[in-house]
Amino acid sequence: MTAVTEFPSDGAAKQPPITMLNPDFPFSYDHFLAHPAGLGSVPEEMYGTEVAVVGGGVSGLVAALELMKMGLKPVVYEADRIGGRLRSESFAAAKDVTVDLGGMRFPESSKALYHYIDMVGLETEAFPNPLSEVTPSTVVELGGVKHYAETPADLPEFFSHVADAWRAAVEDDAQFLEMQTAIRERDVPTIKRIWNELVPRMDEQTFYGFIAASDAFKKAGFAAREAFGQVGFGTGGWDTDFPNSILEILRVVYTDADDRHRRILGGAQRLPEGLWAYEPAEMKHWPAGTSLRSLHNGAPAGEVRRIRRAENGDIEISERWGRKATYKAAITSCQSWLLSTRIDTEEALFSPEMWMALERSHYMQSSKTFVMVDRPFWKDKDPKTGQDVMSMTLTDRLNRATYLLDDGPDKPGVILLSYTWNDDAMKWLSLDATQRMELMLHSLAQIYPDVDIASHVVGQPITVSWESDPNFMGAFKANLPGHYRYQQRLFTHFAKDDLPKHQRGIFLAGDDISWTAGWAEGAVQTGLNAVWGVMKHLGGECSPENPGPGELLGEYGPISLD
Ligand SMILES: Cc1cc2nc3c(=O)[nH]c(=O)nc-3n(C[C@H](O)[C@H](O)[C@H](O)COP(=O)(O)OP(=O)(O)OC[C@H]3O[C@@H](n4cnc5c(N)ncnc54)[C@H](O)[C@@H]3O)c2cc1C
Repeated sequence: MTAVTEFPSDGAAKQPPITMLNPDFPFSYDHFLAHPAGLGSVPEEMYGTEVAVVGGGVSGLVAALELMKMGLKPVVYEADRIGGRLRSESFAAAKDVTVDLGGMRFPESSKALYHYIDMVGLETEAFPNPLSEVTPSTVVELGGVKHYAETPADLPEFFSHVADAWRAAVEDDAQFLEMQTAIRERDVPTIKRIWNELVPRMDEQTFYGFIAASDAFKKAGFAAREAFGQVGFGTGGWDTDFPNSILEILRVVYTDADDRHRRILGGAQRLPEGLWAYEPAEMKHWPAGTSLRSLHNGAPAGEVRRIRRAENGDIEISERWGRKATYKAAITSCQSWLLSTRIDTEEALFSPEMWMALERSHYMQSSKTFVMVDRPFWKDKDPKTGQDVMSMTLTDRLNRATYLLDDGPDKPGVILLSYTWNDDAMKWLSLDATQRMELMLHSLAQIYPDVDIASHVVGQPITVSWESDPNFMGAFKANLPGHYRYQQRLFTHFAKDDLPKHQRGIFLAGDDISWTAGWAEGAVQTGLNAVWGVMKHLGGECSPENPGPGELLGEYGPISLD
């Protein structure tokens, strides 16, 4: 370990930190990872056994790395590039200026994720979210009215009423403070008591329905609900999530997933690349200096097109260009939809209930458009007002959110002109990068009429719409009302020991399977679950001093509504 991410004090320093101790399964993945007994072991005769890992994103790579440390031989298949949704791009004119097209800001509560960020020695710094301490200024522009704020107190009182209404809604109807205290204290019985009572009551409720039904927002009126949708909390507006299950939102706010974010210097893709190249100091079977990269001679196996049960009972994986191989166990970490849409997966490998869960998955769409600018000009002061000439911006115009990113006054800056979700993202889908940029600059010109943003732009814009990429088909999963049962089946599949023989040996992992899809922490956690599943399948076990996720799932895992 070369560095340990130092988190600044949050004023609650005397209390234990909030972690992503998810209420559905409050298993301390960070403690599990830090325990000197390790994650478990397989019998020596299994050393060198190949295990297929479909997908070279963070989940697949965490799984592959931990399997390698146990002495197994992971074979990573990747359709595109190492990194998956932790994808960074450079501007052609300045290769060291990078942007993050997928995950870009990582909550401090993501303790298992930071275990790996620290392990590969990456540096991080606070991310400039709206109104955060490191954000020089924020502009909220709604209905054509612009408000400039350097701290939340600079906004009109109306906005603090909106924030109070949200705090009251989650406190009155979802025991927010008691749950956060229980998460800080890792008080599993309290977490489960609160959550197990909420799940059946809230599973069929939308986020919007929750807000509209709350006394606090009823009193505050429609204008407050509307402004809450536009301005939201933490990262900004959340109204594109209004149709999603309120359980999804509660998980995010209980675990501070939308708060206190950090970015990885040099780009988020450095994490999966770091895992790929990492040479663990302690490993079973493999000589010092072995890494995933060296085990693969520098490149992963290719795109998977078919998964079936081989005649000898193993799992057979066929690549796009024809190569076939069989494995005693396989992990799939790609978006689970791809198992039916892009990969010819033998139906008998999963039960009909599992297929229903896989296929009912609901994905968020998401689009981002970045430009590089000559310098962080937004920090110039307007001589008339003394304010920053441009600010991190939340607006009800098409752009929705504009973020300003810089690496110091003497380097080019980056503007994330627009970061959108769902309907807002779909509005950009058919436009190319230049058309998007022109429309976005037009919107910003209405908000900042005296600033010639375009004159600072250097080179070409970089844009992404995750829903149009065939290896993803969406940004990430977000459960709709009534989807809890599906999610519970997907998450717990790794530990099922009563599956019929023809459904064994294949393990799901990745963001989709997690309770906090859209946060890389969940991708890491489910990767670790799959490692546990493979280890048990191959006759291995955890040390009794460090029981794994599968051992504790029965005790305090997600309740079943089936
Ligand atoms: C727009 C966006 C914003 C996000 N913001 C944040 C954030 O701010 N903070 C945060 O913590 N998280 C964020 N996330 C979520 C985070 O990026 C994911 O949780 C994480 O990267 C998912 O990792 P994964 O390994 O589960 O899946 P992936 O990264 O999707 O990896 C799966 C891999 O499988 C590959 N694959 C697909 N099909 C095949 C095939 N047939 N054969 C072989 N390989 C295949 C894909 O190419 C991909 O590399 C964001 C995601 C998106 C899209």
